[in-house]
Amino acid sequence: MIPASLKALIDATEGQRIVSWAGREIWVANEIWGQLAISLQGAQVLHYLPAPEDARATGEPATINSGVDDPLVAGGWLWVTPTPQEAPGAIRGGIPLCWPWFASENTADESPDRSGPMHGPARKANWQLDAVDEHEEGIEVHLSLPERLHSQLHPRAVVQANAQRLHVELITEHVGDTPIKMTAALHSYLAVDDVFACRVEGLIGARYLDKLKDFAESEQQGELGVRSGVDRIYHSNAEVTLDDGQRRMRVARQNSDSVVVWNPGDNVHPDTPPLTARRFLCIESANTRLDPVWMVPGAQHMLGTTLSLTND
Ligand SMILES: O=P(O)(O)OC[C@H]1O[C@@H](O)[C@H](O)[C@@H](O)[C@@H]1O
Repeated sequence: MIPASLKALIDATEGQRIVSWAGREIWVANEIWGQLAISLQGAQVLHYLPAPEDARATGEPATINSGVDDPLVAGGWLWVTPTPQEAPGAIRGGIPLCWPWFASENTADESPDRSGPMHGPARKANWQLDAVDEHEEGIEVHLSLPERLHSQLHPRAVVQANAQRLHVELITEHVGDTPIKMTAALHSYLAVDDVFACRVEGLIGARYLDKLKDFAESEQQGELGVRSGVDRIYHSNAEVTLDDGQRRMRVARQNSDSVVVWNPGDNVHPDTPPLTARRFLCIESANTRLDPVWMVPGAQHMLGTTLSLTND
């Protein structure tokens, strides 16, 4: 579910190209296996639609009138706001990379007072496209940061897509000489029919911190039914399944013992038309205060997520 203006650019692409959208450079692919779009600002996947299109996306994509000039079109597994902030603000939607810290858990921040930006600086930075490896069934895209955002940690991203799944890796290398405590997240905005009819399966018995209750700790009883705004960090490495009544999406995570489930409910941000906020649920593969990563000199850490559909 992405803005009609972005979808039109992708649909008009044969093969791959870089387009300009919302003041950013977006790498897009429209191939036999499906569609993929990645903003070079943030190395942020904005769109993934495998071919053949899933049942909901057959025929003309449905249009959701969000009350703004640029409506959202259904089809695709990710949600992107139709009213993004101007660059260098971050684009809300797709899969932002939160690095080298999640939220304000900025233990890796090098400023004396650890006052760095929410979710770290990587999502606003301009990344570069290093390589695109094509094969018959799909594609693998490599991106890195030309500028240094941290004196000792260096990130790169790998995005793999084919007709069955989307896989994103955020790889951090420690190139310095002192240990650093890092957190991070792949902040996936998953497109849903109605967030308040969603069920997230796989978390029964997991402990979680409820950010809406001042980080109070609880245990998940039964499957999680989202019926209002939610902002929780679950301490779990389990694969979860998002059921929005229309499709079931499996969210697998690699090297992540924290899964963040977030939707703002009525507390929407200025860059999100209120009605459109009901069309996403964030399920984030993360390393948070519950499972920070101690990076030692020479170490490499890969945080990953894999999205696929399931009938189970
Ligand atoms: O508005 P931002 O900076 O993109 O953050 C969005 C949300 O991101 C989630 O990961 C956090 O758990 C929320 O607390 C936060 O509100």
